Amino acid sequence: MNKIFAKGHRLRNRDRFIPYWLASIVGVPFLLVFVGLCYGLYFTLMGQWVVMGGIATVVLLIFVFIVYKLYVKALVKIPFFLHRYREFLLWRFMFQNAFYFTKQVKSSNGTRTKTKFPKVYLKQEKYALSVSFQLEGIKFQDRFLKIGGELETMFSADMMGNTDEKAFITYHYAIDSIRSRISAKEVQATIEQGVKLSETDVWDFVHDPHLLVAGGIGGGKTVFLRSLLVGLLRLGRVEILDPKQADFVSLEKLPVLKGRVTWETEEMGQRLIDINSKMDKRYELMRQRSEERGEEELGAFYKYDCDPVFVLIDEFPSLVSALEDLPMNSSVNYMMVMSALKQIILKGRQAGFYVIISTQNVKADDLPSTFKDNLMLRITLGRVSSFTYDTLFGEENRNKQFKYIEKIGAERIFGRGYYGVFGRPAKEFYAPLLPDSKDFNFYNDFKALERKEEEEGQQKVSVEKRYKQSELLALLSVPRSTIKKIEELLKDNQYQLTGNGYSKQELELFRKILSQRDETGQTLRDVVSEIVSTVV
Ligand SMILES: Nc1ncnc2c1ncn2[C@@H]1O[C@H](COP(=O)(O)OP(=O)(O)OP(=O)(O)O)[C@@H](O)[C@H]1O
Repeated sequence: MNKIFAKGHRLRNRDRFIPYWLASIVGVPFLLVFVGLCYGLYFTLMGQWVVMGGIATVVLLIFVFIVYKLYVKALVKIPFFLHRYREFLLWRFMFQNAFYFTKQVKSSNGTRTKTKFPKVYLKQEKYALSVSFQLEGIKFQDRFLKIGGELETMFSADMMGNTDEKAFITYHYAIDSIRSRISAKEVQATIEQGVKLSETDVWDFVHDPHLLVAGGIGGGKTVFLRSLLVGLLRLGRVEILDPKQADFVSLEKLPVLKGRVTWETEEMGQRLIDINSKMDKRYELMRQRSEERGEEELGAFYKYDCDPVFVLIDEFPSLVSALEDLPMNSSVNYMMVMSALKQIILKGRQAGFYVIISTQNVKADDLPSTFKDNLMLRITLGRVSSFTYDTLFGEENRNKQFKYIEKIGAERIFGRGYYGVFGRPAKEFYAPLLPDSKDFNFYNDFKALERKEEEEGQQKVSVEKRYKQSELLALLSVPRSTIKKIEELLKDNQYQLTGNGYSKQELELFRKILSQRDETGQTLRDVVSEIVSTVV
């Protein structure tokens, strides 16, 4: 059953009637009321045909107007109507582009032309739709291989790629981003899943480290960055650099951010240098913990009980120009600071150090290319220049139509833009919605949060060293068969080894057994049974 519906609705020529029957669904109740009304009028105004005709015409016009308005609203608001209407749009597109075959068929009144469409399927889900086109050498095959962009415009959707299956090509689209919008209160961050930015968009910072946000004036950058903090402050440590001394300075008073918001140029520079050294220290700590566990390879920060650290730099170009203007005798200089930031960006992923850079429009020399190539998630908000779109979303999205939408109906839209991971298709994005100020305010939300301390201040988790079998063999200088024999004897004597390597205590037990055997000349069986009876 699932297989039959896997590709979705199959396009048929009868889809041309969809608007008519959708309109009928809305219109029939009104029609019934109208008929009832005429019936009533007929009996009450018997013979006064002009009055009756006048009333009926006015009522009819009002009903037609109401039906039209309800129909248009239903197409936007009711998923059933919207889905059917998209099926009609696809039919119209195929029809107008003459993507159909015709056949003469015999009928009772001679011959008639029958229209038949190739196999085309439309599958609609809550936030995604896909359209599959038959290939198999049919005459439209070449067009179908390039049709994705046209459908993107037609469905007001964002093409997210295509898949080739046997005999079909399927285009995938993201739709209805506005419906996936969440409230700023709902932004959550976890290491496993990332930061939830909407029902469909999650910043998986562990795999796509660092974030670049570009926004036009009043586009909603500050609200977005503060919404991010709702999740980030609960998960890890956050350091904020606010060179414009604008939107984040006041947060310094909060316990969770005390001493972690800087705005003086030298202090900001020094902070980045310090963060870079803290990252190096963390690598040392991780290596030490990794060695204690006998791991062959160093894992990611979260395996060693470390919290992520997020470094938020608001209005990055302001920081750069302030650093460039520092006098010669300053304690830091542009080169030192940029090199520290570069290190954090390049090496931060494994250690759990992530940079969030915000800027207005990106200009040619705003961002060094090392930064651009390594800030994996990019988001724009509000009105930005085409150069900004090009820089952020790159070659992959060169043909995409980026739009600025100021209003939907009479409602002004805030926090709308685009979202894309480097090298992948960008899509429309709605930043978390700022809740009503009576309900929620960032300052109060952050006020109650627990402060995450640095690992130097945390109690080190002691990890017991475990020995691999090869290490055990080398330390005891015995063959594998001897160890195996001892293990069997221990088992016979109900002594349980912990497994997954050997603990220090187990190493000592093996050592004791072997030395007693060598000293007394007893068999292993006797030694093991004697020692186990004293240990247990
Ligand atoms: N996500 C949102 N939800 C609801 N309203 C928003 C949202 N984002 C922005 N706004 C509205 O737009 C106003 C301006 O937003 P914001 O201060 O975030 O813009 P900005 O991009 O930081 O501007 P600037 O660059 O000038 O500082 C906010 O005060 C708020 O009223």
